[in-house]
Amino acid sequence: MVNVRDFEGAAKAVLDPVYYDYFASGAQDEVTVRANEEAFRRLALVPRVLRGHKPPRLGHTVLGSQASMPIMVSPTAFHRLAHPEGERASARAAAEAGVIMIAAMLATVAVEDMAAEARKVADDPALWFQLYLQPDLGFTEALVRRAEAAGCAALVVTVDSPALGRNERGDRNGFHDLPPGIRCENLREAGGDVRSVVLSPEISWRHIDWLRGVTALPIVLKGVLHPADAALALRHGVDAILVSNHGGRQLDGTPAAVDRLPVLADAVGGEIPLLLDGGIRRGTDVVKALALGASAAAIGRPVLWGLAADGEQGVSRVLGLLRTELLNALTLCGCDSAESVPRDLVVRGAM
Ligand SMILES: Cc1cc2nc3c(=O)[nH]c(=O)nc-3n(C[C@H](O)[C@H](O)[C@H](O)COP(=O)(O)O)c2cc1C
Ligand SMILES: CCCCCCC(=O)C(=O)O
Repeated sequence: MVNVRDFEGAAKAVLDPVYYDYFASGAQDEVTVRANEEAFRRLALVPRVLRGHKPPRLGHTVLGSQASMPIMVSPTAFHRLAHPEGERASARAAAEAGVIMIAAMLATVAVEDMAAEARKVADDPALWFQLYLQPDLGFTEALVRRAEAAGCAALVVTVDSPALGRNERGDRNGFHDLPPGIRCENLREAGGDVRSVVLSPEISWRHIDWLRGVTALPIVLKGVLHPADAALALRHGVDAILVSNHGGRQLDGTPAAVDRLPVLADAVGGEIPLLLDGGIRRGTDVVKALALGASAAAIGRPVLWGLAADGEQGVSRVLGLLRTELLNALTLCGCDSAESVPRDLVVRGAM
């Protein structure tokens, strides 16, 4: 396996087809799933030459979290469907690689256990926590306290989910519940019962203000695509935006995430960092995202493919492959650092 796509093939070969479909699929016609990857192919890189620099530096810091490269792990639910160790293995692999991992609220391993696993392999792992704001604010606050106590360094609030996207592969497969023994451990209550997550259209900016008032952690909004929402995020004291269409799993027909970067970069005017996910499969994709204004790019499915193919080792291999590709791409582009990728490296419509 020499690239991320090979890992998808290996994962498909070993996964229960119902779970493969859950991971791979998107909403309805999956137009946006395809658009995310195709958009990167339509962006071309115009390298500079004779730059005379040392191998590019990949290290970077976002919201106070130090990372060995500007590739993050996006939150994805239900890792134990991919591998018995689930998020324990992914958390170790991410920490070992020195990358920021965003733990999903719907993880099948509790955030405390993910943090403990990460600390087995790194002194100061960079773990963030993803939150679906629940209408039960008491429960939401309790989750925030758990994430804080576990050492999470930022809260990533997913705002593209006022309802669940319509997943037709899931409907055809009759996949509506987790198998026995696998549960969303962050939703377990003191008595042992596990709550159901609520995705509510009533969540609003008022809830972001509320969250700002109950935690000192940086707040990242995940799933912003409209510049007016980016401007509102600034007004509401949000610390960063993760530009994302949820890997095409929520509203089908939204634009490719990377195509929204320029307009969102204009909207925030450098006041807060932009992160990006959706369709990143190559080191060159990361370079394109950085050139268009992202501080870092994040991956969702590639981690699941690595995990399914070979547990912790598989995730490590996926992260390692992307690191090698990123280093190679930056060198070939004539860049000496991942933090200084110029805008004019990317042109549109060349392919
Ligand atoms: C199987 C799966 C589960 C996901 N679960 C969540 C989740 O629980 N919370 C969330 O904010 N995003 C979730 N996402 C979206 C990812 O965080 C991310 O936005 C997306 O996967 C990026 O696209 P990529 O898979 O092409 O890298 C999920 C994505 C997948 C594929
Ligand atoms: C009501 C269950 C919601 C699962 C959503 C997980 C997710 O964000 C995704 O699959 O995408």
